[in-house]
Amino acid sequence: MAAVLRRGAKFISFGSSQLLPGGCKHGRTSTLSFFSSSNRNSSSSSKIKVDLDGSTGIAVVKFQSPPVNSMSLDFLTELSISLEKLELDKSCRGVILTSGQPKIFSAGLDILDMYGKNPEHYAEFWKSVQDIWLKLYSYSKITIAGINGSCPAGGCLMAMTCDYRIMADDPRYRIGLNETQLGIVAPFWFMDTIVNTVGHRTAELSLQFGLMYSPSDALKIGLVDQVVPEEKVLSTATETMTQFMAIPDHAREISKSMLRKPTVDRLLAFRDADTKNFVSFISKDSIQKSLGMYLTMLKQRKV
Ligand SMILES: CCCCCCCCCCC/C=C/C(=O)SCCNC(=O)CCNC(=O)[C@H](O)C(C)(C)COP(=O)(O)OP(=O)(O)OC[C@H]1O[C@@H](n2cnc3c(N)ncnc32)[C@H](O)[C@@H]1OP(=O)(O)O
Repeated sequence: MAAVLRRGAKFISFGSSQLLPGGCKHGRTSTLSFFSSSNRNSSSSSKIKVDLDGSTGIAVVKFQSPPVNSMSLDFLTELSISLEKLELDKSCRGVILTSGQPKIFSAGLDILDMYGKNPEHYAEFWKSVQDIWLKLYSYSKITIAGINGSCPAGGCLMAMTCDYRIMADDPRYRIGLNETQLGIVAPFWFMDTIVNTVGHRTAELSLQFGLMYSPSDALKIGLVDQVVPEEKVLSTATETMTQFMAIPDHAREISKSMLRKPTVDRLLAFRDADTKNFVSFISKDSIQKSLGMYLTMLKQRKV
C-alpha cells in the first residue's frame, strides 16, 4: 500500500487534486486507414475506428479522439453505435478495445461535459455514460481491453467492463479510479465494478485514496490480467481472444451473464435516481469550482 501511495506521490498536485504523470503531448489530427481485403470490414466515425476481420471474427475498436480519448457525449454515442452494430453482426465473435492515440487509452469522462453546462446536458451525458457501461458490462461477445496508455477514472471503468485486460509495460502509464483525487465520488456502479474486479478490501483502499496504479502494481492487485511490451499488446489480445473463442459461445455467454447480471440489475433498478444524483451533485457550485480548477490546472500544466 505504502509503495503504491509513494508512487502516487509522483503525481502533480493542485489543492486536493492530482494529475497523472505527464510527459506526452498529442497532435490533434489523425489519419484514418481503410482495408480493402474482402475479409475485412472497416468503418470509421470521427472518434471510433472499427476493423472487423471476417476470417477470425475479431473486431478491433480503436479510439481515435485526440488528444486524450476523453469520453465526451459524441465519443460515447459513436462508441455505443459501433458496439451495437458489432453485437448484431454474426461474423463478429469478439471485440478488442484499444487506443489509436499515443500513451493514452482514455482520459476518462470528458470534464468539459460536466462543467459549465445545464442540468439537461448533464442528464443526457450521464445517461450515455450509463448506457455504455450497461452495454459493455452485459455484452454478449468476448471483450478484451488492450490498454496501450494511461487509463484514469472512466477509462479504467471501461477497461474493467471487458472480460480480459492486457496493459502495456510502460512505467509512465497509470490505471485506476482516481475520482476522490478530483473531489468527486465514484458512483455505486463504478464501485461495484471495481469490487467485482479486485475484491472488496483492495477496492476500499483504491477508491478512498483514488489510487492510480503502474502496470506492474495493477497486475499485482488483479486490476489487469497481463502486462506485455507495448508492441505486443494487440497480438497478445488476439491470441487471448483465440483462447476465449475455443470455448462454446453459449456456455461462455451464459456464465458471463450469470456472474454480471446482479450488478447490471442494480443500476437498471436505480438508473433514474442515479441520474438525478449525478445532476444534482455535478451542478453544485463547490463541485463546479473544483472541476474548473482541475481543468485550468490540466491546461496550464506544461512539462
Ligand atoms: C453521493 C454520490 C453521488 C454520485 C454523483 C456522481 C459524481 C460524479 C462522478 C463522475 C465520475 C467521473 C469519472 C471521470 O472519468 S472524471 C475524468 C478523470 N480524468 C482525469 O482525471 C484525467 C485527467 N487528465 C490527465 O491526467 C492527463 O491529461 C493525461 C494523463 C490523461 C494525459 O496527459 P498528457 O500530458 O498527455 O495530456 P494533457 O494533460 O496535456 O492533456 C491534453 C489536453 O486534454 C485535456 N484533457 C485531459 N483530460 C481530459 C478530460 N478527462 N476531459 C477533458 N479534457 C481533458 C487537457 O486539458 C489538455 O487540453 P488542452 O490541450 O486544451 O490544454
